[in-house]
Amino acid sequence: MGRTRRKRKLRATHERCCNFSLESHQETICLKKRMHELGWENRSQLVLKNFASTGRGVSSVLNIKHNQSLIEVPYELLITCANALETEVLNNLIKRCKRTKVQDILATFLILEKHKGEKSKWKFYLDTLPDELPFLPWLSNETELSAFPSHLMKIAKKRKWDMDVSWERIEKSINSNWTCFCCGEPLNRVITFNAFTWGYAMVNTRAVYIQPDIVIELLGKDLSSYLSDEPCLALCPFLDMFNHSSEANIKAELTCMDESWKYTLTTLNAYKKHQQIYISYGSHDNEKLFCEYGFFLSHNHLDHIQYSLEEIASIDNISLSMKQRSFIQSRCLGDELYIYTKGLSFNLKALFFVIQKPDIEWSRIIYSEGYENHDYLLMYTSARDIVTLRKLHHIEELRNLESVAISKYALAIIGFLKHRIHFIEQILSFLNSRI
Ligand SMILES: C[S@@+](CC[C@H](N)C(=O)[O-])C[C@H]1O[C@@H](n2cnc3c(N)ncnc32)[C@H](O)[C@@H]1O
Repeated sequence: MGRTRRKRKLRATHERCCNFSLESHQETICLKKRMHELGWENRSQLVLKNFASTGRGVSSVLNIKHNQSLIEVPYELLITCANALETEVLNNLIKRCKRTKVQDILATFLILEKHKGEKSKWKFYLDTLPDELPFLPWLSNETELSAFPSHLMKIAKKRKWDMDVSWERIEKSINSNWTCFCCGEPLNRVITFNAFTWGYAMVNTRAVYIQPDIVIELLGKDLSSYLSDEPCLALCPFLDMFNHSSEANIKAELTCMDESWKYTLTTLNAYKKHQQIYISYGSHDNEKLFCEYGFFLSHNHLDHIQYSLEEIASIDNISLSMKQRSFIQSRCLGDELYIYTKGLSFNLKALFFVIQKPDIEWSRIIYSEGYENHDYLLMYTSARDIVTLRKLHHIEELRNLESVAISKYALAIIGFLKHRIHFIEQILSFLNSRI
């Protein structure tokens, strides 16, 4: 290998595993320039960087204080349903495609704008979007889906089904005579299934929530005859570069400042300059993060193992009496049954107690958490049994998946399952320490 190639290879390896600035990249320069022209003031001096731990993300050249405004993006820079419906194609499309979803409209808008290339006024933003699909489990093919762990399979099939239904609705509404105004290409060759999948995944992983009443008020038009949901999603340039942390606390809102609307993020955490600044996408456990955003966190204090009442009852062939059933039902004790690294959820403790002590008056003890030591011992022992069983299931599922794994999606799921097994082992060691 020549010296130049060796140097290049070294640089590529370095870039892959180290933090480095993206400020000199053409996409970042164009994004920031256009946003400044349209009124964005980068008061917190945010910069884009590649971080070894998360990929592209945001930091600042200044220290960021607790309760400081991080970013204020003018409303005109947001891509909402309102912008999308200004385009003739989408306007015609939603009239034929009755009661579309906001996500479908934004996804189709992204495809059309991307297709326009240089002619798109959103090019500065589109160029910052990844071309590659994120690792969303529901983008796997049918063969892989059928080898998924059963719980993930159910979620993934439902999400895939949602997207397929959305695609069918859009596909059916494209008139075969419609052509693209910029190049004359038939629109059904521009809005293809692959393009829609990309747009849909972009909106899924990057859109923010905005108050729908404000969108409707600013648009001055009711969208309810076209939309089956509320216009509560928007794509927000630069703001969609922040990565998620379960430790981050953030206030996000559309606010009117000096007579103009802005989407603002205020951080309730402090950050040192050059450190990655995180936001929160919501109080999500790892399964939710993995299914909706295609990643999971190695330390997520919101992570837990979820159970259903039926699952718990079936493990020990428990048959509940009428009295137990009606108590559980009336107090909703069949919901929110989970175990995390520090213990059992309130409802799971209560459920075990009702199962293990069928003949006493439960309410007083449950609601004062007045359990005795031997009650806890029984609960933790039952918890250990169901957690061990879940671990064995996962080991079996991992073995199955490893025998069919071919795509990057399946490999991502293998990584997720391995992490899940490790997480279960942490829970087991907690339970063992209490028994
Ligand atoms: C809103 S975007 C954030 C910016 C994104 N990293 C980028 O380069 O465009 C959301 C996506 O970022 C990635 N992401 C967000 N938080 C992450 C984290 N803590 N670790 C790894 N990836 C993360 C996931 O791929 C997710 O779908």
